[in-house]
Amino acid sequence: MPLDTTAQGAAQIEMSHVFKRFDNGTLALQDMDLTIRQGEFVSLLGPSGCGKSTALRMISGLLSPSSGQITVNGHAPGSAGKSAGVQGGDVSFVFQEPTLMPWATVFDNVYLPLKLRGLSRREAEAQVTEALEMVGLAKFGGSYPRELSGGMKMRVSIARAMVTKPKLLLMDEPFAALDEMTRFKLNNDVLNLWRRNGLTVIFVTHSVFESVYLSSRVVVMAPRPGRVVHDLALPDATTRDAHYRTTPEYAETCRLVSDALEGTMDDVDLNH
Ligand SMILES: Nc1ncnc2c1ncn2[C@@H]1O[C@H](COP(=O)(O)OP(=O)(O)OP(=O)(O)O)[C@@H](O)[C@H]1O
Repeated sequence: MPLDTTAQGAAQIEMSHVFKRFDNGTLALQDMDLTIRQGEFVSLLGPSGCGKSTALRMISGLLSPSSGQITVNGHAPGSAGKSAGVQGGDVSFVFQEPTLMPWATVFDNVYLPLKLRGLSRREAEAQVTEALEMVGLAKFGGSYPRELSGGMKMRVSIARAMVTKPKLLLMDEPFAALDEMTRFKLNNDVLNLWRRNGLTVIFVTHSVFESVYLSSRVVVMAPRPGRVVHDLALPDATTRDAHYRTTPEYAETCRLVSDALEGTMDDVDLNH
């Protein structure tokens, strides 16, 4: 499948000859080149230890490369709004754990990034309400995290990421800890957010099925050292719905991506 980037927007993220070696000597990423254009939904797919999270953390500015260049919207990663923690201005990050403040209501959890930017509760109210509506939690603003299911907590975490209206959403295995039905539901929520808000999404996952369902492009990575081995453009992602999972096209694309992934497993030892 040739990668057709002509229909996409401007380059938003550029990684050029990026290497990351940790202090203990592990070469987590070797010579990674990646260009992501505005509006793409890109999954980073690969076995444990292939450097998916490392790549995402470098794009967010949480980690620096050992060598090579990364730019996000033409600037060094994380250079805008770094004080906002997980919410870096134009860029938001959703982790595997929802990381909510247990003592604060859902409203206050979602308000946090705006509070850190100096907005009063009153000034932030409309934006927080809109973000909660986006994820179907408008009625739960007064609830506490302990009163919510795992899927609802993750939706709060997504609302918190969306409240700053980011242009780029980075998601590190956000649904790995959830049951399959909740995961399917949240996959649809994320697809809808992506379509409606003109976002760019980079989504880290181990799951072939999830990557094919969500993405306009799947970047397959291999470990030791972590590197990109395939870059696959997928059929139109803008019209997918739950029915897509039952189509022959979905099955065929999963098979293609699975074959690409299997090639990376040849020398993986499972004690990793
Ligand atoms: N802070 C660190 N110090 C040393 N080594 C690290 C550190 N973080 C990650 N590594 C190593 O770098 C490699 C890539 O790790 P990374 O977490 O990016 O992989 P991954 O593909 O996201 O894995 P997983 O799917 O298991 O989360 C691994 O070998 C890991 O052990």
